[in-house]
Amino acid sequence: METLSSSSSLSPAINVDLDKIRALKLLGKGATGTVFLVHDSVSDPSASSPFALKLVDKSSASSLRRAKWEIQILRRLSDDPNPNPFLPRLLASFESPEFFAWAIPYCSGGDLNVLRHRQNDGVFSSSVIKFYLAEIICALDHLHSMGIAYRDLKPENILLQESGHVTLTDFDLSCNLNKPTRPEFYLSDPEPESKHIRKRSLRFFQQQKKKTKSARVNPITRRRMSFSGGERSNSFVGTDEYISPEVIRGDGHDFAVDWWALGVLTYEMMYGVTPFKSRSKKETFRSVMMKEPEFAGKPSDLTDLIRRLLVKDPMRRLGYRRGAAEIKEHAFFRGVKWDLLTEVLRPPFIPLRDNGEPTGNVTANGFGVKEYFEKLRTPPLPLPHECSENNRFVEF
Ligand SMILES: Nc1ncnc2c1ncn2[C@@H]1O[C@H](COP(=O)(O)OP(=O)(O)OP(=O)(O)O)[C@@H](O)[C@H]1O
Repeated sequence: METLSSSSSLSPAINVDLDKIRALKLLGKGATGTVFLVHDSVSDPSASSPFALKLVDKSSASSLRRAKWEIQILRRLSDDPNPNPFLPRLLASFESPEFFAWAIPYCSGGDLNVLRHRQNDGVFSSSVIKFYLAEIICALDHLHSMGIAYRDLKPENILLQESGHVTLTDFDLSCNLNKPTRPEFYLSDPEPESKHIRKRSLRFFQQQKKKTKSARVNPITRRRMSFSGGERSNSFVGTDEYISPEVIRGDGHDFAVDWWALGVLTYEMMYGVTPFKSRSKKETFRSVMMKEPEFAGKPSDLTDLIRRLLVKDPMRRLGYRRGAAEIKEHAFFRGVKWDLLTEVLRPPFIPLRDNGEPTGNVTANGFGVKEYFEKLRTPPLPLPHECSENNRFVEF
């Protein structure tokens, strides 16, 4: 087992030997990765806290490419001198002949999809929606300021930390884009404390101008996988119900795809269903392109926000011209103290304490991660009736 790197921010540094590591439980499985809860205090007495370990099988070329990309993004987030509290950091990354693996902080509260299903009627109240949206907008704003379009916003990818605050996860569909060159994107930021950020952005904009460079687990098939590019990307990525009209049209997309997905997410949090879901993928896409979202009940600031985010033309969509600043100014967010989100607002749901210690919902002695994958590869034992059939056959 080769340790690729181990972040110094974690003390003592995580040192994983995938041949020996034992997991306490399986946290989740996606299209590319399998995520385990690991707290190896038995074999490693210095292990200070549990962490999530994501493993990707190297035998699939596309999974491998996506894993390398995700590690790269996580590393950039970790190296950020001004990290965002709603984005994860890379604790360590490892490679074996079979796997790529990396450790990120454990989010004990599960994801927003599971939490929504636990609510009465399967929906969140307006104040709960406001809380989660505010944190998600800050996370997306931060990614966009780094030139990263997230492109996979959905409730399953919004995890809850032990504190009840959110963490976005799963960056394998994200891509690098040049920051917008339209000047208004960097102007009229009403927050006085962001003035220095605006200055930095303007400087960036001027530099850019000098260069005059032109500018659900069901990720759908890609026309062309592209992780980096210009101001727009042409790759066809995302989850059917969250995909934007411009991605379906294939005529290039930019950061506004994340604001579209934010509209779909908000609708789902409010009504318990996504606005364009139809019987088939084809019909869903047709609805995304043609249908206006339907709103039950009285119009409100919340429905107005959704309506403005779900504008089919990305150039007329809320957030296109001035990014997150434009969305933060919407009436729905009146009174939100954007710079004090982690301190002032009390999260609506605080997960029950789970230290990763072997309690009810974890396996007492853990299980070998390597054995887990070996078992998956082993064909299942024949069922008892199949055995007796075979025995009878032998007797003949
Ligand atoms: N840090 C974490 N803490 C707790 N659970 C996590 C963590 N990271 C991931 N998980 C769980 O593991 C699941 C799969 O992780 P992830 O979405 O990163 O895998 P993936 O293969 O990239 O998924 P996708 O198919 O959406 O691309 C998540 O939905 C979540 O339930």
